[in-house]
Amino acid sequence: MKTDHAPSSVRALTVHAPRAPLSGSIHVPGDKSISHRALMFAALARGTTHITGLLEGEDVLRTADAMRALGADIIRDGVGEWTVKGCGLDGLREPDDVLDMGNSGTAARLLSGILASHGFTSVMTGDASLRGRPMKRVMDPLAATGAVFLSRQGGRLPLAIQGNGDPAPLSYRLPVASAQVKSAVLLAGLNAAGETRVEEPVATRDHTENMLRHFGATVRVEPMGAGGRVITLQGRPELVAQDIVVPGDPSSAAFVLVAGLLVPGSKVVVQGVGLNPLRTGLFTSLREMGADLAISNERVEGGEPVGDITVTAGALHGVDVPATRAPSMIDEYPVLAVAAAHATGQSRFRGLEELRVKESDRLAATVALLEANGVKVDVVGDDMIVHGTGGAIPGGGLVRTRMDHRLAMSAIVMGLAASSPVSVDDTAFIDTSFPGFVALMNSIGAGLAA
Ligand SMILES: O=C(O)C1=C[C@@H](OP(=O)(O)O)[C@@H](O)[C@H](O)C1
Ligand SMILES: C=C(OP(=O)(O)O)C(=O)O
Repeated sequence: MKTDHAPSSVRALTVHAPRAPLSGSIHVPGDKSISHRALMFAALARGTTHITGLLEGEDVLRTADAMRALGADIIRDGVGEWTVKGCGLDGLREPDDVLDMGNSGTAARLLSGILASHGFTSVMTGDASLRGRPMKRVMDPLAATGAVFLSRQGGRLPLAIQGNGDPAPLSYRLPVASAQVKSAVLLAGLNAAGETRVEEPVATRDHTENMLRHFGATVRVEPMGAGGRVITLQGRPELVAQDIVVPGDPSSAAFVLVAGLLVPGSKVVVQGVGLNPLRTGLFTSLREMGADLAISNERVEGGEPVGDITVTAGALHGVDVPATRAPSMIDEYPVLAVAAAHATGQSRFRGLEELRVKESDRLAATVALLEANGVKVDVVGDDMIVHGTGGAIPGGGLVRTRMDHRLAMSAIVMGLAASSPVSVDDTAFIDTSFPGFVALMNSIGAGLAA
């Protein structure tokens, strides 16, 4: 399945510190995790779902294409406004071509749970980044439902899946803290007779559980140990179409907020940001560094807590981020490292092993981003130690973004706060999660070359 949702040409950028503070009040695009799930659950439900605020990034457009190929009728009505006519739980059909999930781990891993639990055969692939990422973490539990997987060596895409339309319900303890693996198991459990049970030793983002309930499934969540959870899903529910309002993505807001903290004199408001407590570890960490982040207008929209965040620039100091916080800020470490580089004193981020299997090896890539720009950084085991420059990041480096949107945006934020310009080899992959990022930053005064 060839689509046009892929960065087609390289977009290099050189970032200079702006002459004036950043200021303004903006919205960031819709939450990526919730947008993928909205399309998938709407396609599995009976009836018509209207989605408002859907992220129209390339990753989510891949999910839309895949659900269409499986039989759902998905229409874009306007900016962020989408209508999905679902097929019902047993109504998906065999896709007649390879499903290309582009750059998106979430799309590939969640979809594998759906494909494994339907009685047809499908093949999934992705771009060079996604083809390098581990799929065994979903293949292993899903194989126990009776599905058969054939992958490249090491459990890499392309992946052929012979699904089982009468899957066995799983009882599975997550060996890695991954909301994607949890969600794949729960999605397969939808078609299984009986109860599917997932134990997670550390709680991960719970958008799947929330949305399952929203569509009418019975889901029980109980605490387990120190910070863990047990999730139980009753199989074969009647999923009924529901309207969905997608909040602004806190992982996207992160870049705007850190830029606002680091560019002297700045004051920026980001409106309508999702504040699900399993996503807000970055805000906790920034506050521990002394950041002035004020939350106002807190409300619940579409079942998720939302608020407006006002950031005021100011000096930061080093922080020690515990490993237990990692799942609630897993995608935010590259930009937190930029904040730590600007801070006074040393920061330590603990337990970052999962960063090695993202769109790039983000541990190595973040180290390279800092070192190329004159910041000292050490890796000790799975911990990263950043030696802060006290507001004087030298800059002047060339950053290789390795098909990784978060690195590209982190490099841009670093350039806005560095003494010499920062060059970024390719910003095109930003479109996977944050289309319009450069224009939005320019609307608050970043002065990036368009
Ligand atoms: O479930 C999700 O929507 C996501 C879970 C996280 O991945 P892992 O489950 O691999 O930690 C995160 O990094 C990704 O951006 C989105
Ligand atoms: C890791 C990420 O996404 P995914 O796993 O969906 O590719 C991310 O957006 O930072």
